[in-house]
Amino acid sequence: MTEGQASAPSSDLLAARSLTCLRGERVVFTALDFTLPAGGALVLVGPNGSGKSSLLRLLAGLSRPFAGALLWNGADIIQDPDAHRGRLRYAGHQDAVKPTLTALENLSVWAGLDGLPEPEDRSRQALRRMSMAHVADMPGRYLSAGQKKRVNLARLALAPAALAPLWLLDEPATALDRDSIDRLAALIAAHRADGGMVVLSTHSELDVPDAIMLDMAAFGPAAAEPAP
Ligand SMILES: Nc1ncnc2c1ncn2[C@@H]1O[C@H](COP(=O)(O)OP(=O)(O)OP(=O)(O)O)[C@@H](O)[C@H]1O
Repeated sequence: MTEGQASAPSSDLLAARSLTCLRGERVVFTALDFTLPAGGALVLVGPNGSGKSSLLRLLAGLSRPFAGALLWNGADIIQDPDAHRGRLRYAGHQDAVKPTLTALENLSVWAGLDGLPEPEDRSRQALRRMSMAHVADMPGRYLSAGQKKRVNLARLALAPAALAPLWLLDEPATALDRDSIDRLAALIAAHRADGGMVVLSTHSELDVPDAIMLDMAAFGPAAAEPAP
């Protein structure tokens, strides 16, 4: 367990039950089920368009399932959207780095918005964990694509797992070099060791030990059709 951090309650459990996702009136996936315990990792794989981002958006509460339910400790997440938003951290494709603020200021603002104590200190520490201390004072607009991605990922390290146990990461390894991918893997491992959970999509090499693999193609409409 990371120093100074309490473990998340061991009862934390995320589950999908008979989930159907519709986008543009077309079924993306249907009859999707999974269960993810505290400390667990779920890796979404599958071809382009199979619904990895769509599932992450449902999990983040950014859209609603057409049918079925997403449960946190047995309760539907739509019953208390604020509580659900508070417990998760979502890193999507959009880059959230403000161009006029330095890397450190970006993180400090996020830490402040999350109500975390000592936002600057914890931001410096988070930057160090993603090997970004050397660009702490650089404005966001001068950061490379990979550096911006690393600042976004450093945000995950701001809050302890007990406060924000659920990480939702949409292709987090994209644009990262080998060292950054290893650091991300270490960040995820430390979060899980503290009782946190992670759901991520990936097309690339990211080592997530003991992850549950979910092949989205198995839940697409084509999966229900008989082979020609
Ligand atoms: N805003 C939208 N309106 C309508 N359809 C959409 C919208 N966004 C995505 N889709 C469709 O939903 C399906 C699933 O898309 P999604 O982005 O979830 O797939 P993905 O598995 O994440 O793909 P990729 O591997 O390319 O990132 C696709 O067929 C896509 O065209």
